[in-house]
Amino acid sequence: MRTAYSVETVRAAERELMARLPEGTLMQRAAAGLAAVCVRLLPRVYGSRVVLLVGPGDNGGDTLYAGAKLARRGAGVTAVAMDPERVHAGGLAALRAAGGRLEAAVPGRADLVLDGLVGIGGRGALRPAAAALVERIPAGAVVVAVDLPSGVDADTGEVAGAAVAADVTVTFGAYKPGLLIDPGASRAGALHLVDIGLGEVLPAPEAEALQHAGVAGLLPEPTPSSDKYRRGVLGVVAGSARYPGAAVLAVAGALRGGAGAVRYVGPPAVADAVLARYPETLIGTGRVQAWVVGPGLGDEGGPEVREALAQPVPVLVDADGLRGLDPGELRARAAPTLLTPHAGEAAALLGVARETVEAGRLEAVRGLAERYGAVTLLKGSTTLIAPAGPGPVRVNPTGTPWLATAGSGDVLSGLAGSLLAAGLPAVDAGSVAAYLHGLAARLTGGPLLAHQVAEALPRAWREVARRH
Ligand SMILES: NC(=O)C1=CN([C@@H]2O[C@H](COP(=O)(O)OP(=O)(O)OC[C@H]3O[C@@H](n4cnc5c(N)ncnc54)[C@H](OP(=O)(O)O)[C@@H]3O)[C@@H](O)[C@H]2O)[C@@H](O)CC1
Ligand SMILES: Nc1ncnc2c1ncn2[C@@H]1O[C@H](COP(=O)(O)OP(=O)(O)O)[C@@H](O)[C@H]1O
Ligand SMILES: [K+]
Repeated sequence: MRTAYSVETVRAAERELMARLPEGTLMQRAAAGLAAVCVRLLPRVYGSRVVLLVGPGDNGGDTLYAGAKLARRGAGVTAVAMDPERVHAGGLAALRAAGGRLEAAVPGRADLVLDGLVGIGGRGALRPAAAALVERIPAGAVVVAVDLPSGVDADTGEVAGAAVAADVTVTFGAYKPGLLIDPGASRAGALHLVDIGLGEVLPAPEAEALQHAGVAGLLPEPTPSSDKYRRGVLGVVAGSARYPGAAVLAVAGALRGGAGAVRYVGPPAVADAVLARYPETLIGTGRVQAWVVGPGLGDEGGPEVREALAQPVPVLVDADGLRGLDPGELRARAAPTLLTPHAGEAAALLGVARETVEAGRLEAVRGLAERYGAVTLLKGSTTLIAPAGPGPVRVNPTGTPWLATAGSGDVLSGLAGSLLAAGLPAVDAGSVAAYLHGLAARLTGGPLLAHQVAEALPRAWREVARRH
C-alpha cells in the first residue's frame, strides 16, 4: 500500500523528529536522496548542465544542497532564484563552495532542471515571479520536482494556475495526497520517496493507493468448499429499452468479476439481450448477496432501486440510480451502500458545477461520502474511493484515459458489485474493482471498447494474483 499524508501531518512528524536530531539533519537527508536520484537520471554527471530553480523556503534549501553535491561531482550547476533577496543561505554557500553559481536568468539549455520553487509551504496559485521561471524551463531537459511539483497543492492535487510538469518527483518522508490525485498526479511523473526517518512518527495516512500485493490479498479466490452461493450472487438492476447495452456490460463485469451467479432484473427485451450474450445469467428476482442498481435505467427502474435499497444487503448505486437519492434513506441503511458517480453525477448530487468536482476531487468525494453516509467511488482521472466515515481515501493508481469510453463505467459497476456479493467491505470492493478495471484496460490497450475491458478482467486478476 502506498500511503500519503497531509502537509499538517508531515509537518507535525517533522517537528517531532527534528526535536531529537541535530539541526539540519532532515534537510541533509532530503538533499542526499534527491542528489542520488539525479545522479541516476543523468547519463553522466561530470560535464552535465544542471539548473536549479530556487524558491525562498526550505524547498529551495534542499535543492541548493543537492545541487552542491552534483557540482562536486563535476556537473555545471546554475541556480536561479525566485527572489534573489531570499535564498537559503546555507544552501547557497554550499553550492558556491562546490563551484556552482547563482545567476539572474534561466540558461537556455540544460540536461536536468530541479524545481525547488515551493514545496509543502506553497499556498494557492504560483506567484508571477515563480510562474515566470517555470515558463523558462528549457525544452528537452529532464525535470525533477523537489518534494512536489511547484504549483500543485500538496493536500488535494489541485492546480490553481501555472505548475511544473515534472518527469520525476522526489518527495521526502511521505507521499503527499496531491502526488497521487489528478490534476496534480499527472504533473508529478514518476515518484521517488526518500526516507528521511519520518516513518516511525507518522500516524494513519490521509490517502492510500493499493498496489498489486494489497489487491492480491483481497481477491476472493474460490476454495475447495466454494459453491456458487457462497461465492456470492449479485443482482443487477440495469438497462432499459433506450440503453439495453448497459445491462449487458454490467452483467459482463459482474460475471468476469467472479460472482458465483448473476441475476438480472429488468425489461424482458433487455433480459433477452443479456441472455443472448451471457447465457449464464439468471433472470428475475431472487435471493442475492448484493445489488447493483442504476446503469442505463434512464427514467425506468425507480421502484426497483428503492426495493434494492430497502434490503439488508450491500447495494451499489450507479448512473441513473443516483438521481434523486435521499441522504436520509441512505444513512438509515444498516448494510453498506457504494455510490459510483462520475464527475457530472457527483456535481449534481452536491449541487455544484462539474468543473468544481474535477478541480477538487478529494473534497468532492469526501463531501459525498459524508452527506450520504455511503462509501463513494468518484470515477475519472484518478478514481477516488472515500469511506463512509473517517479513514483514508483510496486512490486508484491503475487507470488510463482510454477508459473514457461509453459503457466502461457499467463494467466497473458489475465488477464492484460482484466483489460486494463475495463479501468484500465496500471500500475494498470499490478500490479492488477500480484497480482491476484500470489494469484490464491497460492490458487491452487503446482505443478500447467497454466489453473488451470486461473480457480482459480475468487476465488482470491473474496478473495480480500470480505475482503474490
Ligand atoms: N520541515 C522539514 O523538516 C523538512 C522540510 N523539507 C523541505 O522543506 C520544504 C518546506 O519548506 P518551507 O516550509 O520553507 O516551505 P517551501 O515549500 O519552501 O515554500 C515556502 C516559501 O514559498 C513561498 N510561497 C508560498 N506559496 C507560494 C506561491 N504560491 N508562489 C510562490 N511562492 C510561494 C513562501 O513565501 P512567503 O509566503 O514567505 O512570502 C515561502 O517563502 C518541504 O517541501 C521540503 O522540500 C525537507 O528538507 C525535509 C525536512
Ligand atoms: N480521463 C480518465 N482517466 C482515467 N479513467 C477515466 C477517465 N475518464 C473516465 N475514466 C474511467 O472510465 C469509466 C467511465 O465511466 P462512466 O463515466 O460511468 O461511463 P459510462 O456511463 O459510459 O459507463 C470510469 O471507470 C472512469 O474512472
Ligand atoms: K518543488
